[in-house]
Amino acid sequence: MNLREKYNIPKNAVITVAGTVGVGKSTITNALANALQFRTSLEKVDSNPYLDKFYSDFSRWSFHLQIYFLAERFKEQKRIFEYGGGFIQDRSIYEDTGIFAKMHYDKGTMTNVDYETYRSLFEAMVMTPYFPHPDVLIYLEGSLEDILDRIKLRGRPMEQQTPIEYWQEMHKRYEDWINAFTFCPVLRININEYDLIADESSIENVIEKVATKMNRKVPVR
Ligand SMILES: Nc1ncnc2c1ncn2[C@@H]1O[C@H](COP(=O)(O)OP(=O)(O)O)[C@@H](O)[C@H]1O
Ligand SMILES: Nc1ncnc2c1ncn2[C@H]1C[C@H](O)[C@@H](COP(=O)(O)O)O1
Repeated sequence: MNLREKYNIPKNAVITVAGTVGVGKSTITNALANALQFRTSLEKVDSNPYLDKFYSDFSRWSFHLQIYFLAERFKEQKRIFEYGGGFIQDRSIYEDTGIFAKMHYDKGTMTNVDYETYRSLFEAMVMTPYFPHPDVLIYLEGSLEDILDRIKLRGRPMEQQTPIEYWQEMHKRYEDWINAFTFCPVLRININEYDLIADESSIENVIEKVATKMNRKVPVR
């Protein structure tokens, strides 16, 4: 019996992983997909034509980047729908607007007109009754220090040259954002509660929490 069957997770479930840059979304997405035999929907960083440019000049590229991410995530959403679920998704579409676009607008690196255009597109595409929300959103949280260490460890050049204040601001905004989030059930997990690098089997504990959040019957251990 695999872990999906053991914990009674439906074959068509969609589980989304949210959290700030470097917190460990991709790592847990791959581990969950592997353990549950689900497909992944990963953020593609290397093929993103705007990301590098954006980090060198936020004001010039923030609108282009948001439109690009919106299109990419919407295409992924369609792919998930076409397969009939059974996916772990690395980052939610809600973070694009709730964290990134808003932060750049508030900080003056996205103009008012661009922000309004982006938001109206986002709302027309996403905020409709036809847009399926995930069954559970796993929110990864950790201290700013631990997250900065992970960004450093991963070593993407564009993120290394970004001032710490950017990550600090994002960290704070994530906390406020998740406290107000209501689109689907949220499972909050602190990154100190599991360590997939030292112990791959710690994913079972995460799956048990997901099952409980989804009101599935969990086996007595
Ligand atoms: N549980 C963990 N313990 C230690 N390091 C981790 C853990 N999960 C992820 N990392 C490391 O942290 C860095 C960022 O992880 P990643 O999954 O790419 O984050 P994200 O997708 O949220 O940006 C990577 O170097 C990764 O190997
Ligand atoms: N919507 C976004 N706006 C700006 N930057 C974004 C957005 N979504 C992701 N990013 C950036 C942040 C990171 O540098 C990379 C990948 O994100 P990660 O959290 O490491 O998976 O893209």
